[in-house]
Amino acid sequence: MWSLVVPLKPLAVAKSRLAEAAGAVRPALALAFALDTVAAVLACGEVADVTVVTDDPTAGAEVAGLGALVVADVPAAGLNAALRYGADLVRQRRPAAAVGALNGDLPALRPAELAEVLREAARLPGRAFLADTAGPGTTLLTASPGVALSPGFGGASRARHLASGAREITLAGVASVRQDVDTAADLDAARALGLGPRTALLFPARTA
Ligand SMILES: Nc1nc2c(ncn2[C@@H]2O[C@H](COP(=O)(O)OP(=O)(O)OP(=O)(O)O)[C@@H](O)[C@H]2O)c(=O)[nH]1
Ligand SMILES: C=C(OP(=O)(O)O)C(=O)O
Repeated sequence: MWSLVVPLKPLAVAKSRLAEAAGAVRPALALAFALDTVAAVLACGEVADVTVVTDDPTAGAEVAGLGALVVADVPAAGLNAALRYGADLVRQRRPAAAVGALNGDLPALRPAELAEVLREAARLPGRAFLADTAGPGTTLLTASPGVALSPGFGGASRARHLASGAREITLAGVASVRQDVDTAADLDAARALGLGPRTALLFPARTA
């Protein structure tokens, strides 16, 4: 069983690349992405618990309501520091935990696909990762019990994770775990896969 860490920027500054497409809805959209992601993770049979690292009070309260553990971010230290901190807290609580870091912007995430990816990660010793749909990025990084997570997220993180010795998960048929949403085109792609209920409420399917 996995302990996953989901990082979440304050909603007011999250998803800046969607500013033009989303307008005033952007913070609500960032929250909906996070809630759909966390709800799908909590519904995954391979997951024991979810720790959300965030300084956002609204997002923190909402993900806690879903059943996530919530911890405050490391001040002004960025994404990888947040993930290291979250993973350290998991290991303090569950020293033999298998730990993973999952992006909080996967609004089409399906629990069964995440389960498939985590089962594959469990077969790979050490660290493993899943590349994003676009290719250069990463949506999930895992570490076996006793292995440090050593996250290298941001920008061209697929190459960084490979260079650091992590094994790439090459499973087909897990598009919902790869589909992070940074741009309006990503949102269209996520909609085609099937959005989670909270994101779908904000962006109902186009009928024309
Ligand atoms: N806790 C925490 N989470 C972060 C931080 N930076 C990014 N994240 C989260 O990391 C995940 C991937 O980040 P990005 O895809 O770059 O998301 P973003 O920073 O909101 O998007 P842009 O503003 O468009 O770069 C998302 O779940 C973000 O909320 C950080 O400094 N702290
Ligand atoms: C943080 C990452 O995502 P993004 O490209 O969405 O910023 C990453 O892929 O490492």
